[in-house]
Amino acid sequence: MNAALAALKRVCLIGSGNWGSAIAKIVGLNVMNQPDVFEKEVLMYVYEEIIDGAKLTDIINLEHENVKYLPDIKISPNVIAVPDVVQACTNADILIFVLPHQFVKETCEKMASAVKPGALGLSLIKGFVLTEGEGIQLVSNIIKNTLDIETAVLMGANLATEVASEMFCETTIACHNPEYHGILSKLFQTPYFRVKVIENVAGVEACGALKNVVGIGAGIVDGLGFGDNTKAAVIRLGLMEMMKFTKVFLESDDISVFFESCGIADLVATCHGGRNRLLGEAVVKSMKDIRLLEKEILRGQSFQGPLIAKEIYTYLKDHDMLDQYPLFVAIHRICTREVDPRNFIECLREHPEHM
Ligand SMILES: NC(=O)C1=CN([C@@H]2O[C@H](COP(=O)(O)OP(=O)(O)OC[C@H]3O[C@@H](n4cnc5c(N)ncnc54)[C@H](O)[C@@H]3O)[C@@H](O)[C@H]2O)C=CC1
Ligand SMILES: O=C(CO)COP(=O)(O)O
Repeated sequence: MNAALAALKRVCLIGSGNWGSAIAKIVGLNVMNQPDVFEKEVLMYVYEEIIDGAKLTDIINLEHENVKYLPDIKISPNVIAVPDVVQACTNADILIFVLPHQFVKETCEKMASAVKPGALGLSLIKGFVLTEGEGIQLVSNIIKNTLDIETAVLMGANLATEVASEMFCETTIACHNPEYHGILSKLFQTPYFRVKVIENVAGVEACGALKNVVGIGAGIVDGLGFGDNTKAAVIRLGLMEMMKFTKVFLESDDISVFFESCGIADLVATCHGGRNRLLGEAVVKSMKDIRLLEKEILRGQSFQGPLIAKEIYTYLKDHDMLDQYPLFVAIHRICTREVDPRNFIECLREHPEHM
């Protein structure tokens, strides 16, 4: 039997931002409440920073709250914040990755010699990894190949602050190996966080990454002062581009994932309440660079959408397919300030789905 299924399972968290902290609350309580399945202590890797003169790790360990990324929400005391990613992952059987995707490769490289053989990875990261000369890759493949571990994913309509406030939602876990389905449900399910486990890892992950780009489009129509009908058009055309891209990129005809929480539900949630929607609105109302807007609006959290738009754009350009994805392309060019956001409606009006 492999490490992730043997004896008591030790769980660690790699990441502690807005979503990382919300998930720490769930995982911390679930491992405490199932002492026959999980080890009680959960180490959480925190990218160290100083807040009002104190280390964020010390604040979390004293106050059991991530005061910067998820204020006013208590995390159970068995979740221990550590600034060293190698310490966090050593001896862990289940490694939960929840970092902005631009940091995943370098973080995995630091962990590579310390990860237990046979451990299970689980990525909650919504994005792709773009490597010079290699194009885009799934984050789960980066984790799997760098650490030589099986890697599952968890994606869904899961705005972190709502989950942390225990408002009901659904989520989708995907794992190739059905032997792990039971333990992953035990680790994440709560009365307010309903888990469904399926097997299409790549499909679930693609949904999670792509919807962040469409979320920016929804924000642009809000910023332009258009209404719900226009936003619905962005959601529909965005979904069509997401499905088409997934089919080409993954060489898969399985569209069933789009009807799970990771698909249409996450798309709708992000287009109404996500940080990427906020960015879309801001790029219309201000001419500031998006990195400056990120600092001003999110104060340390990050917008993943602009990076993902660039990753997709690079893929489409390399494959000579830019003209087939006008929504993705326009959103990328609006984020880089090459295109005026006021031209966005034109791209909806002339979309190939209408021809
Ligand atoms: N916030 C949300 O509502 C949800 C987010 N997600 C996804 O979860 C992933 C993580 O996002 P959040 O937890 O929201 O993060 P966040 O955007 O709140 O915070 C950024 C995090 O990055 C860390 N960081 C900064 N520089 C770093 C470095 N060089 N190396 C490592 N870490 C560094 C910061 O310490 C902080 O923890 C993303 O892929 C996001 O799309 C998924 C579902 C919901
Ligand atoms: O992924 C999310 C909700 O499921 C969060 O989306 P944002 O990053 O746009 O806030």
